[in-house]
Amino acid sequence: MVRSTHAAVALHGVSAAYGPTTVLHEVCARIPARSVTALLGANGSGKSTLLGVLAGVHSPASGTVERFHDARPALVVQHSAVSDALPVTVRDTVAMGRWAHRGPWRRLTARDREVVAVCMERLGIAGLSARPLGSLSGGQRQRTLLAQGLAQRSDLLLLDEPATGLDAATRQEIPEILEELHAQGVTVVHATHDPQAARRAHHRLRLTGGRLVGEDLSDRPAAPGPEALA
Ligand SMILES: Nc1ncnc2c1ncn2[C@@H]1O[C@H](COP(=O)(O)OP(=O)(O)OP(=O)(O)O)[C@@H](O)[C@H]1O
Repeated sequence: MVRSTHAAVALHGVSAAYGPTTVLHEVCARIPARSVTALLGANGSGKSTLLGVLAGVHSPASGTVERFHDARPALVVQHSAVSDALPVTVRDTVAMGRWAHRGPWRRLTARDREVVAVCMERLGIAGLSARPLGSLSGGQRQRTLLAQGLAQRSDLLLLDEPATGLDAATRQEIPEILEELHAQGVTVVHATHDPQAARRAHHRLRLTGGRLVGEDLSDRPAAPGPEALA
């Protein structure tokens, strides 16, 4: 793999806050285009907030975000961030991923339905498509949100701890999915506590207390097998 020298997003001295409390402090970083970036750091270090800034849903208190990607970013939040009470099925939830293309509540085209079906199949939830989201287990819900993210077909996919709550077999599939997206030219940023997932990324950003304290950009291991992760 040849790493990209282009940025998909560049952060210039970005700080972010909740009310009066600043939780990200003057972060300067480039997210390399068409690469996989892992966001690392302890609980509360600012990973989700940084993903929100990259997604454009959390406005910086100061600093600037320079964008070079084409589509609206796709943000996949943690399943615990989604209410049980939403009266939507799995298929509806994945179909929301098409709203960026179609607008909310508009009829899905045949192409939209095809993308939704492919994404549900990819995440192994086609059999759950008519189930209410609130009736699913945490792992099933996480898979549904991942399918929704994939359905957006964005060139910038932001994932907040995508493996949380997944069983071992499904967790194994996450790197494969990221690999496929990378091969398709998608820029991926994922927050993770998993050292293996971090090693498999091309680029790592480490946060401590809302500050960027480490960064490394390296070529991906040649093989995806366990020997490449040792
Ligand atoms: N909605 C909110 N209102 C106020 N403070 C918040 C809010 N969300 C997060 N915070 C605070 O912002 C800081 C950064 O939180 P953030 O969720 O970005 O960290 P994180 O690295 O993603 O954590 P985790 O690994 O637990 O998901 C923490 O101190 C957290 O308590």
